[in-house]
Amino acid sequence: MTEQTWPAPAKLNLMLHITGRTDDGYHQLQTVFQILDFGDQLTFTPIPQGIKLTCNNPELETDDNLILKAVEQLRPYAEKAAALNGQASNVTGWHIHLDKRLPMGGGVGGGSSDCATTLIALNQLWECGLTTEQLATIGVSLGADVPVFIHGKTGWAEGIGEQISPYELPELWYLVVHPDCFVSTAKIFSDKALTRDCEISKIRDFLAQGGPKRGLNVMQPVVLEHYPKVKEALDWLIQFCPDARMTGSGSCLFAPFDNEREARKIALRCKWPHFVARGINTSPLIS
Ligand SMILES: C[C@@](CO)(OP(=O)(O)O)[C@H](O)COP(=O)(O)OP(=O)(O)OC[C@H]1O[C@@H](n2ccc(N)nc2=O)[C@H](O)[C@@H]1O
Ligand SMILES: Nc1ncnc2c1ncn2[C@@H]1O[C@H](COP(=O)(O)OP(=O)(O)O)[C@@H](O)[C@H]1O
Repeated sequence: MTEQTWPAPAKLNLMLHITGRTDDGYHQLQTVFQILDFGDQLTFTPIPQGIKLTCNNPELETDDNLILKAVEQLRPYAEKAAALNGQASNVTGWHIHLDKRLPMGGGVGGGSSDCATTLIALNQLWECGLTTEQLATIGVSLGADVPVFIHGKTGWAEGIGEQISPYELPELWYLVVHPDCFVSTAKIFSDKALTRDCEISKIRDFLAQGGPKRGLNVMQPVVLEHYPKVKEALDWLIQFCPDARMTGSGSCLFAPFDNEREARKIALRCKWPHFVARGINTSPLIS
């Protein structure tokens, strides 16, 4: 086996409503996930045994990295597959290098996407034979956002974000701005001021209200209240695109454009870290 590089794309939440809570305190969401053609990259290189994780950001070389959590979840299936193939429990070792390109704590799902890519890649490399549904079930135990990256489709999501109905949206261009601050997802979900009683809606309501160009994110007012840096960046972006808004629990903001040229023109004037990406209906991970 030789070295292989796998993509871990970003996502945006084009809208995000909270309709209630589950018994274990998680929030029931209705959201539109938009997969982007930009993200992290994971390179898998065979080594005699074990797993070694390196990253261009050494802070991420820890046992808490979702990549290593994904490895641990898959290992029992790999050992079983190796035993069935007559290799005792001697599974191939892999050096995984994470090329971190996505902002962290930005609401673009980088950690979840790295986790999903690891599950899909090692399921193949270790010949575990798990189905997409089985991988998504393992994924949701590691993070509510992991399943959308396993399924790899833009679409409507409910439940805690794990029940996904693919839906083909116009593949617009997005300027994504990172106001250089980390927002804790758990902190925003636990804020008293968060609206948790949105009316149940359908994707047709989202489409009727302007589709990818418009959408309400109920987490946005809470984040703007606590993080002035996010508000400052949103105020700037709104001058060029009145429908600019926040993704997930922030801190990233995005503005949709019909073409790349428009998005890049505004990007040239942006003083915060940012990237321009195209919305795509199918993740490069599964296509
Ligand atoms: C808000 C969203 C929108 O896509 O994205 P991000 O801003 O994180 O990218 C997600 O729901 C985040 O998913 P993810 O980041 O995987 O969350 P988890 O690790 O499972 O949970 C982090 C924290 O958020 C809370 N949480 C998460 C999802 C959910 N539906 N309800 C919750 O209450 C959990 O209680 C936990 O304290
Ligand atoms: N592979 C990873 N990439 C990024 N963050 C990770 C990863 N594994 C674990 N984390 C942890 O997850 C948190 C943020 O996750 P991230 O996916 O960047 O945020 P968000 O879900 O807001 O986009 C950070 O606290 C970070 O330490």
